[in-house]
Amino acid sequence: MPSIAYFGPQGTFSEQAARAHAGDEDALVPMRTVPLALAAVRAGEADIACVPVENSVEGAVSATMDALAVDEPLVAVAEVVLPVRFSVLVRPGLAAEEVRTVASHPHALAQVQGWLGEHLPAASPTAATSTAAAAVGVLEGEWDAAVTAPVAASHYALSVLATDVADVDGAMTRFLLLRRPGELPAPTGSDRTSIVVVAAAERTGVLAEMLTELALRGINLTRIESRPHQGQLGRYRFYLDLDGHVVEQRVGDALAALHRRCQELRFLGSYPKAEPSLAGAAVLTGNTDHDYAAAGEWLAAVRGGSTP
Ligand SMILES: O=C(O)C(=O)C[C@]1(C(=O)O)C=C[C@@H](O)C=C1
Repeated sequence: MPSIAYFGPQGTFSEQAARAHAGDEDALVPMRTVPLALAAVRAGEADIACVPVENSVEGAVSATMDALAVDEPLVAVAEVVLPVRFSVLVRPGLAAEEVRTVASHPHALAQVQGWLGEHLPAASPTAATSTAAAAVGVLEGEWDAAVTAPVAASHYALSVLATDVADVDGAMTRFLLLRRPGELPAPTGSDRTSIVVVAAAERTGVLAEMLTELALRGINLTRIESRPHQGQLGRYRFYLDLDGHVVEQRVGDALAALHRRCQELRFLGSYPKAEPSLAGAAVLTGNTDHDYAAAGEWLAAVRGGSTP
């Protein structure tokens, strides 16, 4: 029975994302932090980890990015995108005017700060490890209110003070499902490839060189983020998401070129995009697998002594 370690405890958005991916037989195992969910897969204690990677309002989830760049490599095999609207849960019997502390994951607090200022102006926001951990903290008397995923209300004996809370309409969080390296998911024609690279900081134009390798092959870059490398100023890891699958010629060729140019290159997976609405730009003429095959045949012929 495959097991999915998710960023928990029960009732997080990450659990919802894991359920969206899981089959009936899969066992879901809550882990306290993102690094612990990934560590469970690295140690073989779980088959898949489900963790948040980016939110359309607050951006990258740095705990996930940092943990994916170190230790044994893991590769994404799927992504899930969830709409994000929150509920506010309080200890039963507590009125809004009595709420003095409100806890949640920092990403969640940032997405409802306008609402909190308007509806709970006397409450101080406090960071919890996750939205559901905040609900547990309210149950245990640590905080008065928690900003949670709507499903948390069915897991914890708390009162619902508000639902459908979000400062930005249409906010979404993207989650990755990661496992130990193995067989890659088959290409679907609407795939994403994720990598993390470290380039020599002292080499002028190195980032432009890397992006040129992609642009010349007609590869659409959908995301680029940087994070400090091992706590050093001036040295960064770049996280790149691109349209396409590593088995496609142009993508494989570009990754091989980046491997030549970069000090470190880690493959984080080629996996189907969550929604057709996230489909990327069309592959331009000259960059299709057919074009690569034809060019390869021509080159082989020239090297073989004929000039077709
Ligand atoms: O705490 C949770 O429920 C999570 O799954 C984490 C997380 C995040 O990291 O962005 C997921 C979705 C929301 O944007 C808020 C929190």
